[in-house]
Amino acid sequence: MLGLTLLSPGPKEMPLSEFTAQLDGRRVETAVLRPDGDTLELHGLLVGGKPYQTRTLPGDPALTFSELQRRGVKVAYRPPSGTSWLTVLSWMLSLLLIGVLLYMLFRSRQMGNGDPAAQAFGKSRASVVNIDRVGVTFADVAGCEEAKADLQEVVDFLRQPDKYRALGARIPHGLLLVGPPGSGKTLLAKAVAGEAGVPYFAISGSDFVEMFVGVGAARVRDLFEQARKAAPCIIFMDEIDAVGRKRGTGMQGGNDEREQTLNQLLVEMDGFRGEAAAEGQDIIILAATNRPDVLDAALLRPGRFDRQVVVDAPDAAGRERILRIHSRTKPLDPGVDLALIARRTAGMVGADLENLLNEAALLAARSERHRILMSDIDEARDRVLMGPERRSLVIEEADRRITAYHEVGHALAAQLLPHADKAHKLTVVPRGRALGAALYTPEDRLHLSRSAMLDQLCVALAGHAAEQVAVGEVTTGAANDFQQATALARRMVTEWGMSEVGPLALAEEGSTYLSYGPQPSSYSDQTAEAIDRAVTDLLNSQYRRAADLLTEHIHLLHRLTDVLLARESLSGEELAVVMQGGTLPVLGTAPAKPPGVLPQLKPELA
Ligand SMILES: Nc1ncnc2c1ncn2[C@@H]1O[C@H](COP(=O)(O)OP(=O)(O)OP(=O)(O)O)[C@@H](O)[C@H]1O
Ligand SMILES: [Zn+2]
Repeated sequence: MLGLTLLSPGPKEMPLSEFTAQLDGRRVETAVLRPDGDTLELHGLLVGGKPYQTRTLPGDPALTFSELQRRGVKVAYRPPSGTSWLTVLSWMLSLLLIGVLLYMLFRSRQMGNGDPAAQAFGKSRASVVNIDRVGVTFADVAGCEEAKADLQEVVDFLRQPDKYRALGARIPHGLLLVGPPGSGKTLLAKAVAGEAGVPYFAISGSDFVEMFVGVGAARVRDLFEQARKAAPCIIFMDEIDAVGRKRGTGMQGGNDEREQTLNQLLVEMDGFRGEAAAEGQDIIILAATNRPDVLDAALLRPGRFDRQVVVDAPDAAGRERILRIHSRTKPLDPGVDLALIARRTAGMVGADLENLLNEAALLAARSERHRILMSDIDEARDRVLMGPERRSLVIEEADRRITAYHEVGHALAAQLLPHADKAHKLTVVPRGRALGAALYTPEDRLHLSRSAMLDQLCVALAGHAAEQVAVGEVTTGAANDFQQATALARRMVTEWGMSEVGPLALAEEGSTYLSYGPQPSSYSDQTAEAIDRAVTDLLNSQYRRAADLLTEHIHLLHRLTDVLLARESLSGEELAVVMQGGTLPVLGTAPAKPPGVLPQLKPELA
């Protein structure tokens, strides 16, 4: 017998539609009176022994508390059902079985054409297609001017097709947008539709690739059917490489589905050349990828995706224009210098920059300000790149000191070497996984010279060298520096002919996302050895150069490190002041600077 306590909520003659029960510390969820009328079955969960009010006692509304007691009803407890792992397992097994059965069903009908089941499947996903009259125009896209110029022609064709037809011109129906993630390929496709004022259908390659053979092909058919009805229009296919990979490569087996989908796509695209084009059904397909090198050659034939539009990561001027676009709706403080931010965000693409400004807006809101300051954007960039500050992290003084030497080593080398990008910020406030950081403002150059790259290698290795020179001990803090330096040195040797190995293109196939034409895919063992030797030589000699440079300027290394430790962070200007022997105003006594403006420190202060 279980120790059940029934606690009546009111008079004992009240109907037992509600009662409080406590059962050996278990919470009673529901109570059911067995049909035989003499056992009260309680279902419940374990809870800390608190009285618990159940809602109903189903079955007999006339049943009262005292009636229960009078009858001498026995109480049985049942643990809650449906939560035991056995139940879960049996559920999963039956689901799996259904899945396998369905799969076999579709497989047996895999030639799919006209198969009603597969077609219904294909149709049901037509909702992944968005048709809208898009509000996006070319004015919303920046930093990829050539791509915009290329696509302007498409817009023009959609606007006045007859002008082109009269001249017998064949307009490309398939264009491949090639570029790194987040560079604005989707945005450009929308802008083309927006500029031309035509509907826009979007689908991702991965939506086509399903487990069931025949479904992807059915979806392609359905998509083009819809598009034909809406023509003139734009179809945008993101991640085309998900369907368009070279046939007969990739994983073994399970490729039927992808191949059928790809074939269907080719069939649909070929349809454009014949009657469809004559009927004035103008459909332009823009497909996006960052791996054009893996695409099946059949996709790239004339009449299909025979034009590539490169949407590259933006340069500094492009980044500035993108920042302007995305700050249109954000109140910026007059002190915000978008050109400077653009220079300090090398490597970021449009999506990153949008995110950066959004983070800055959030920071401003958090400080209850109505304008975004330069410092918000600087902080946002540091956060995006390295994670939020971790001031609460307790760091031993010795660790802080060696971190400071490391960062000062980078910055000092950068300052001393003629072709290196200068540091604009040094910090020993830990962020994300880093204990400190040195941030550089890169010059925008179209070509990097060999001397500039050697200086860059030297700066990258100077952090580790500074630890060695100043402390005589090294830490694990340089792992990332080594990775970057090694990657750069390797490219110098294998891509840019900047070593004794010679003027050869030795990069591995597909090492860059923009690779046209065949690439040398293999070389001899001797060449491999020569490459390794050349890379090692470059790194070793630049490491020695960094160590020599820092030894020569050891007094500066110590001095800057002391200042950095005292102030936690240093700007590029402050760094220059200290390097020229000047002193910085004591913290807290500096004249209040206008918000958002970098400290006005003049080098001639000394
Ligand atoms: N060149 C740009 N100009 C203005 N905004 C941009 C640009 N590139 C990206 N953005 C912003 O970033 C967002 C995401 O970019 P988008 O989806 O177009 O990139 P994508 O190249 O298609 O990326 P993915 O390859 O990951 O699909 C855009 O909605 C836009 O707000
Ligand atoms: Zn470093």
